[in-house]
Amino acid sequence: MSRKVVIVDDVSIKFLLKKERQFSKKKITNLFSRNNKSDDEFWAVRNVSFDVEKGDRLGILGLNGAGKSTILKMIAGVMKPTLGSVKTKGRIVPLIELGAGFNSRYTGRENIYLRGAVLGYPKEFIEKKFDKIVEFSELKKFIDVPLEKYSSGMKSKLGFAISTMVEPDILILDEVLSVGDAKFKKKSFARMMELIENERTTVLFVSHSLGQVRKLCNKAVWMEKGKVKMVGESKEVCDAYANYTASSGKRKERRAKVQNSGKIS
Ligand SMILES: Nc1ncnc2c1ncn2[C@@H]1O[C@H](COP(=O)(O)OP(=O)(O)OP(=O)(O)O)[C@@H](O)[C@H]1O
Repeated sequence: MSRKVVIVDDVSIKFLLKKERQFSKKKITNLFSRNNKSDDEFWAVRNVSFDVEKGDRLGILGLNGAGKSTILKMIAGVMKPTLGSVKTKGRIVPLIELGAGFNSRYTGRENIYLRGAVLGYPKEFIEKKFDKIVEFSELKKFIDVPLEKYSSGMKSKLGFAISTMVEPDILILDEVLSVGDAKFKKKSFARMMELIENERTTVLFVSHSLGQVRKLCNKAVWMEKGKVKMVGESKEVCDAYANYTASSGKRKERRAKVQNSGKIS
């Protein structure tokens, strides 16, 4: 695998979109037929390939529903591709869904150990990191309170603190730099820069903020409707994506003007 720590090779994933069953005569006939295909198949990601090298910071860009989070989930091993393969090297720490990997009945303290164990870190390692995690999360006062009493912002802070303080080989972040208050956002960004500068951590990062991708990432993938539209140097991909979103914004504006010009005010 050389310096490559993530290889996404011709990956596709299919979901079945469950539909509400209405017991019409046709549906009942379908239920009894052998070829009952009343659920629609939906390919959320199709034939996606890219590599990530050690120390890379890869930004994943794209409009809503483009398949960005699904790709991250397949790399994190949370979802299995229907076709193709994902290979990874090193310990992966995913921070994908708010509260994922936490048990809401346990306290903040217990959840730090729980999450550490789930990620495969020994108890002694988490003990060493514990104070730093609590300090970064700004949750000292609440650390022995069950998580069900935490706000969503508090849970995000704890999740971010754990994920970035354990110094993962591969850190996977989905939109997490947009959580918390302004002060915490600034601190999170600085922590990301620290991780990036030591080049031991490879970062895969989904964001709707082109500014963040430009600052943090050296490579980028632009996804569109489940496929890779462009992959390469972050600057080039960000420029192309910015042009695309600006021109599609202008097209929408023009369409709205044409539609409105026919309206009676
Ligand atoms: N478990 C699932 N079952 C069915 N469809 C799914 C499932 N997970 C994702 N999808 C669909 O797959 C597509 C891609 O979703 P995904 O969350 O990866 O997009 P995204 O690019 O991360 O979007 P956003 O920017 O809005 O978060 C969407 O159309 C979504 O509805």
